[in-house]
Amino acid sequence: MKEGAHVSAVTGGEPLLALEHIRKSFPGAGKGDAAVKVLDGVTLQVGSGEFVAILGPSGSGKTTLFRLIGGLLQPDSGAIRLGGEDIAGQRGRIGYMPQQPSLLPWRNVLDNVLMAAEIAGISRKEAEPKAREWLVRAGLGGCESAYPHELSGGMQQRASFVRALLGPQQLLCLDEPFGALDAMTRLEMQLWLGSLWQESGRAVLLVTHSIDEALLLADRVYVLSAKPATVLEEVKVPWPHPRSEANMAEPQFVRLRQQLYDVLRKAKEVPQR
Ligand SMILES: Nc1ncnc2c1ncn2[C@@H]1O[C@H](COP(=O)(O)OP(=O)(O)OP(=O)(O)O)[C@@H](O)[C@H]1O
Repeated sequence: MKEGAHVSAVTGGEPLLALEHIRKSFPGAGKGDAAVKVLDGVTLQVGSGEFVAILGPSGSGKTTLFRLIGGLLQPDSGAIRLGGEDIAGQRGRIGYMPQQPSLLPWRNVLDNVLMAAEIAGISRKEAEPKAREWLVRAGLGGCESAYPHELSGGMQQRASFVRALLGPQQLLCLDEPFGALDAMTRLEMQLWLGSLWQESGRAVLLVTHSIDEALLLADRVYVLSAKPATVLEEVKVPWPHPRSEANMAEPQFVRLRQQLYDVLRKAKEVPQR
């Protein structure tokens, strides 16, 4: 498969997640206003253990897509399958990490990360050793008893990712998880996420505004058009994992960055219907 070329989705076997021709509109704001068409036939896949990124202009419907995958919204038409099963409208089938860490301020770090297991009905006895082990891997060993306000933004996001990892879901949806961090912390966190994802064996679907973030982390990148969104481009990222800052200096990286930038610039030019 040619790097940077259009690719035809996941190769080999059934994808873990398959979105097929998803359409979604919202009612207009005022009485008599036309419906707002947000997604216009979005088709994409995520394979088991794969890291996939979605890039798109602001307001193109990326968060709406996650709300559909997470069962908070129903599509107007199209199918959402997880492991071949129709999951439209079903909650709790995916792990989710929002832009803000959303840790509960009255729970310490350990109790916060144990929440996903708690919700999934996994006993504390079973979940706690794994939680402690992942906190150490996340560089949060020694912080188990700390409360969220005692941690930096980056540390809170790490705890939030560990919480998502401790749930039983095979697919983790990350909605611009590093958008609120400064550039240095962000790069550190991206490299950290890349290595932890590899160890976890989970599939990740990441929404981001950053081309570099998508190229540094993902196996494949989808680019959405402006609303009503369709998939404009699907690009395979050629480097093996783990990746590093050095990848960003490679001519291939620079070429792919330009390619995605050009598609995104065109994406913004799509007239709004
Ligand atoms: N419940 C709703 N009712 C009406 N319109 C909505 C609703 N939810 C989202 N929208 C509209 O759908 C469009 C897409 O919103 P969404 O938040 O999914 O985009 P996004 O790509 O995640 O944006 P950003 O990149 O800025 O976070 C926006 O125009 C938004 O106003």
